[in-house]
Amino acid sequence: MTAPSESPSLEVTGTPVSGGRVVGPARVMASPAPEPTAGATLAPDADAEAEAQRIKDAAGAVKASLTERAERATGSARDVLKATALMAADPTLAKSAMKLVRTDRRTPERAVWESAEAVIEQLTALGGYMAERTADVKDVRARIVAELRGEPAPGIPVSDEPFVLIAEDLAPADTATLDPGIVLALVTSDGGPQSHTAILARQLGLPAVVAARGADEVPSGTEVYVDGAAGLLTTSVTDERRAAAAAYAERAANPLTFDGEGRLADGRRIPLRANIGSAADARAAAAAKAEGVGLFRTEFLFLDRADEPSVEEQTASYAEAFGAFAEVESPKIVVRTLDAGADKPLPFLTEAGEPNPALGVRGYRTRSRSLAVLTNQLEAISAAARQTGADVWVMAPMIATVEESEDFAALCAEAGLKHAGVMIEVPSAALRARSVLRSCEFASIGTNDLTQYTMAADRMLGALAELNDPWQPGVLALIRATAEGAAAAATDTGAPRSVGVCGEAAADPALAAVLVGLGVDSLSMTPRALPAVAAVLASVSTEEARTLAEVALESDTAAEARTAVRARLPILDELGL
Ligand SMILES: C=C(OP(=O)(O)O)C(=O)O
Ligand SMILES: [Mg+2]
Repeated sequence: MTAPSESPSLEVTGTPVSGGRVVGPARVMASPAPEPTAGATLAPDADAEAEAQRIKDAAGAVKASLTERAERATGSARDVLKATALMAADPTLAKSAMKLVRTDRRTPERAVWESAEAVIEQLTALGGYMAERTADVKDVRARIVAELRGEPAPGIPVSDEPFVLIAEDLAPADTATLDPGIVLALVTSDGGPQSHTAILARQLGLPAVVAARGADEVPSGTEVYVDGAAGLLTTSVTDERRAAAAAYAERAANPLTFDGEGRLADGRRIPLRANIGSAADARAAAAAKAEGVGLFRTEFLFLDRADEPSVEEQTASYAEAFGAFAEVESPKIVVRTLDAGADKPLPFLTEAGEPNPALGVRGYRTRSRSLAVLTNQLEAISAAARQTGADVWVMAPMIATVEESEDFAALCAEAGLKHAGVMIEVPSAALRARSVLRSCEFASIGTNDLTQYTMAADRMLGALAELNDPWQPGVLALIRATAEGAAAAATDTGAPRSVGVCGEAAADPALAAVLVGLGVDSLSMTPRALPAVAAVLASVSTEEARTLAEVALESDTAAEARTAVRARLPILDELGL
């Protein structure tokens, strides 16, 4: 994990989330204010009223600074900053904190902390959208506490010079205001592959590493080298590393393009599709020449509402997305039925308070709570397919058993849907793919969840980021088992059984080649990843991809697998990936 002892240079590795190599000065973001000591009270001679007033002043100062930043910002950054400023100005938080100072003689810092904690608990109990707001409350709390202590406000350093941003993790207000023209790369000591930082970095195409413990020990101003794909941050900036960064900068200035057809060096076609969550995403995917959609996440329409959307509303929404590929005749679209629960709670379908939501009534299991929600959705998907003429394939999330697969295939047939499939996200389904794929005709491997369940490591937890890595040989073995099961099912049934990957793994160009070598026949990803994945696949033959898969499977660790495979793909260096 850390540092060569003879050398004064500092070297830290973490979990790679977005490729690219850069050299630049490090700027370390101030960590959020630590929790003030529990029970801290005012000195006996302190004036409680004056101390209470300091809270009001601090909240006012935070509001003013956020409002001023909002005025300088544009687009969604402006909206996020304004919303955070409004939260800072909300009198409820300040009032309850001031009351604690007056009545219990709490220190102002502690009083703000406790009052915010109460709000956070209430929001968490409400679940869903409200629970997501807790990050904003924590952000405002940290700002007010820093103001009370006379410390710099937590947040992205202000600079005119480009820099490598090092932070513990980023709050929503930070991610929204991050200027990709100034920030060269992101490295966080905390945060997992699903953290704000990771998601934002992938969207912006910024090199990024998360869970790089010790990164925040790099002194601000030090020149550092970051290799996003290798998960490396180092103060040892050699000539070779400068050259690698220059090659990356050149490629970034002349971005790769995707011509709309994924294939291997021997000409074998590997369709490259897009992951979408809305009609707007579908339009962006079509513009990026994606070969249709490999994962349409349908939760979006169901979030933040008390009841399920009507069949008519769903039909209109799906039809709009299916229609986005206007230039393609009968585009292939793989729709996933509702994947509620765990990170996507829905009040009408999932229950709050499960002790282990990731292992709870989520994904396909909500069928037992309400069959109608599922059959209504299938009816709407079927109607939208008829309206648009799209080649719609439907798959169920979190399938764990053969019975679930049979049940889903029957429900799809009843709804007039021709192609039913399963997501392989649970190890039991990977191991039993041959039987699971008797009734359903295709599989799409959700590597985000398959990794979480194979490694028994919560995908949201930064502390487990090393386990939560799809390069883990155990995960790769289950992907191979799925492909082998699908091939056997094809022989058993005399009908094709395709296996795609639609988790984040498909967007890693080196891993994409391994997946193909393991027997996967299509990939689906964020459209931004299409050009790099296509370029790397075009550099390997089927045989070479198989060898890469063997190399990865024979490795003992995820890091070893990644390094060994990358060393056999010279194109990664040539393209600065
Ligand atoms: C694609 C997947 O589904 P989601 O990320 O929506 O759970 C996955 O688990 O890999
Ligand atoms: Mg999943």
